[in-house]
Amino acid sequence: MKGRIFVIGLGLIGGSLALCIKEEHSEAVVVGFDVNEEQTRLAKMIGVIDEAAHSIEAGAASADVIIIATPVTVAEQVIELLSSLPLKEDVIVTDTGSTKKTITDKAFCLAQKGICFIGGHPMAGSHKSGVSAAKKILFENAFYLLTPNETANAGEIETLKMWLQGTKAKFLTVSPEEHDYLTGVVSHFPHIIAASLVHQAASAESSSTLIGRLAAGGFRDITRIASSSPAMWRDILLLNRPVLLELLDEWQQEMSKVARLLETAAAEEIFNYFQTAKDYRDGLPTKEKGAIPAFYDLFVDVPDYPGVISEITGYLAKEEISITNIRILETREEVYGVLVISFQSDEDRARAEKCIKHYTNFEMSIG
Ligand SMILES: NC(=O)c1ccc[n+]([C@@H]2O[C@H](COP(=O)([O-])OP(=O)(O)OC[C@H]3O[C@@H](n4cnc5c(N)ncnc54)[C@H](O)[C@@H]3O)[C@@H](O)[C@H]2O)c1
Ligand SMILES: O=C(O)C(=O)C[C@]1(C(=O)O)C=C[C@@H](O)C=C1
Repeated sequence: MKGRIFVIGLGLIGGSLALCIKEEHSEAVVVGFDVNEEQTRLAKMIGVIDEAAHSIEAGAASADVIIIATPVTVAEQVIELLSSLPLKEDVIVTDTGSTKKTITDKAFCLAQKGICFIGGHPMAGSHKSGVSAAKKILFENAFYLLTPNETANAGEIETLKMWLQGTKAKFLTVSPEEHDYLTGVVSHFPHIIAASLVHQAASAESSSTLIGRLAAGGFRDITRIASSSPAMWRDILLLNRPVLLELLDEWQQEMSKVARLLETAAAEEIFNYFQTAKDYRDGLPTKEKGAIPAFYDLFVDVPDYPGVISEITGYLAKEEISITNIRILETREEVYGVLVISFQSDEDRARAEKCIKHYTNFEMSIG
């Protein structure tokens, strides 16, 4: 498709969307603006955008699609600014914010001027920020939630989806309220819990310095997202307060229930608590990205002998399968360790599984 796409906020998400659009629509011109000049310069240098705009006003005037990929609180200010600018008559404005209710409410100022706004949220990401972390496969197989306002018509929604086709994401239209509840449960609230677990470990460290050294395996898995941008998560929490307060209340009740099971040493109920959680977790789709899992992990049971890791990476290198991360889950006295190898796509993981099976008899699972 031909047209000018203006991306405001050239970080992980804005940068990744720009790459997807450039890949799918070679005739389009992707223009970018970031308040951080260094990000804009880098985006242009590494080919994430075709042109840099020196201001929002300059980039917006000739745009066919405007994508706001700034922090959520800034997105509201940008919407306000856009509503005061002369824009193309049939421009489509969208955003990528992790919260939707207050942003879509704000966008009524655009609707009043006859400007189409379609709220958007690609439900995949990473704990990394900035344009240098942008990649075009970030949203593959992920859900891309859309919250169009009442004035957006079906044709405009289809046009936006066509522009975003290169994300290879699955589009789903929901109301802003439903969006904030769903993402509150599967994304925002887990980030609060991850941060709280890290705080608990950090304060326990004052009584034993061994804590930090032993905090491996499971602790690292469940707290990876605590390494995300604090500014981004501050803003998300501020814009989804009612939902998160309700979820915190439910969580506290849940923890009181666990405390009662422990106090009464209710073995069977404790077993059931873990069993029902395991059943639900094991039943979650593994092919879909979204809240869980964020990466394509392959778990390989490896015997503990020197050189076993380089042996496996050697097999993968031989078949030109690139890996994004590799780590060992701590095993202490057990003879076998678990090597966790992360890949960029499901396809790479499947190729790796086949390759390792060909050269070894190591047991593997995809978690
Ligand atoms: N990181 C994720 O996992 C993820 C996933 C989906 C959606 N989101 C949402 O997408 C948005 C962007 O997140 P990100 O991870 O790309 O963050 P990021 O920090 O990587 O990028 C945000 C960019 O916006 C720029 N910016 C800030 N104020 C600006 C302004 N006034 N004008 C222009 N640029 C401005 C920043 O300089 C930065 O480069 C957020 O609203 C976030 O909630 C994030
Ligand atoms: O994988 C991660 O690091 C993420 O936290 C990604 C994640 C999520 O919670 O799933 C974070 C926020 C976004 O709004 C969407 C995706």
